[in-house]
Amino acid sequence: MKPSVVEVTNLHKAFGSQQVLQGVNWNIESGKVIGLLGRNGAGKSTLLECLLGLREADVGSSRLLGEPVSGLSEAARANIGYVPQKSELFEWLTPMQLLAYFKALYPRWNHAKVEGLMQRWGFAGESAHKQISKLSGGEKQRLSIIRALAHDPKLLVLDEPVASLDPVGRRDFLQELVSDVIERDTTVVFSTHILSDLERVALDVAFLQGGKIVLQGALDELLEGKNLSLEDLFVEVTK
Ligand SMILES: Nc1ncnc2c1ncn2[C@@H]1O[C@H](COP(=O)(O)OP(=O)(O)OP(=O)(O)O)[C@@H](O)[C@H]1O
Repeated sequence: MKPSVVEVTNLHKAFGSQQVLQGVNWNIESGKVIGLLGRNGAGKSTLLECLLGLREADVGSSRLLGEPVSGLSEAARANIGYVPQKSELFEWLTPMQLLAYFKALYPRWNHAKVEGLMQRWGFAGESAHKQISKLSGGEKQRLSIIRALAHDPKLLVLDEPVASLDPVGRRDFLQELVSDVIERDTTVVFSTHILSDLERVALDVAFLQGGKIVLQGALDELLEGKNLSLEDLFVEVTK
C-alpha cells in the first residue's frame, strides 16, 4: 500500500450551533486524484481549509505528507499547493509580476512548466502584462492554477478550481493534472460540482454528506454493474 499523503482523523467543526464537520476520517494515498463531492453547504471548503490547517478544527487532527498540520516543516510546506475558491491574487500586479514574486518565495520552481502553461493557457500575449484586476474570472482562475502547479507540489488541494473555466479550460486543466500525477506521483484533491469532468478521467471520488465522508472509491468501481450515472449516484448518496 502506498503511504498516506493526507490523514484526517475525527475532524469536527461547528459554526455557532451549526455542526458542519461531524467526525471526518479521510485517508488519501500518494498518487491519487480525488474529486470531493457534496451538496452546496455540505462543508467541502471547510474540510479543505481544516485539513490544510488554515482553519482551526474543534476536534480532530490532520497530517499532511506524514507530518502533523499544526507543526509542518518548511520542506513539507514547500511541497503543498493550494488554490482557494476565491483566489486572493495580488490584483494590482500583472500575471508576470505575480509569478516572479512567488518564484522568489519557493526553493523549487519549474520554470519550463510555467512557461508552457502560460503559452497554452492564454497568457502568451497581452494578458500576461495586464493588471490582474482586469482579467476575467476564468483567466484569474487559470493563473491561480498555474501558480499552484509551478513549484511541483507533492500535494495539490484545489477548491472548485474549474468553476469559472470554459469546457476547453476544464479539459486542459484535467489533462495537466493527470499528466502531472503520472509523471511525478502528485496527489490531488479538488472539490467540484462538474460531474461530467470526473466521468471523463479515471479518478477517485469522495462524497461529503452529513459532516462525514460517506463514500470514497474509484469512480469506475463505484459505478460498476449499477447502471447508474455519477449524477444518479450523487443524488442517491447525498439524499
Ligand atoms: N466563516 C463562517 N461562519 C459561519 N458559517 C460558515 C462559515 N464558513 C462556512 N459556514 C457555513 O458552513 C457550511 C459549509 O460551508 P462550506 O463553504 O464549507 O460548504 P461547501 O460544501 O464548500 O459549499 P459550496 O458547494 O456551496 O461551495 C455552510 O452552511 C456555511 O454557511
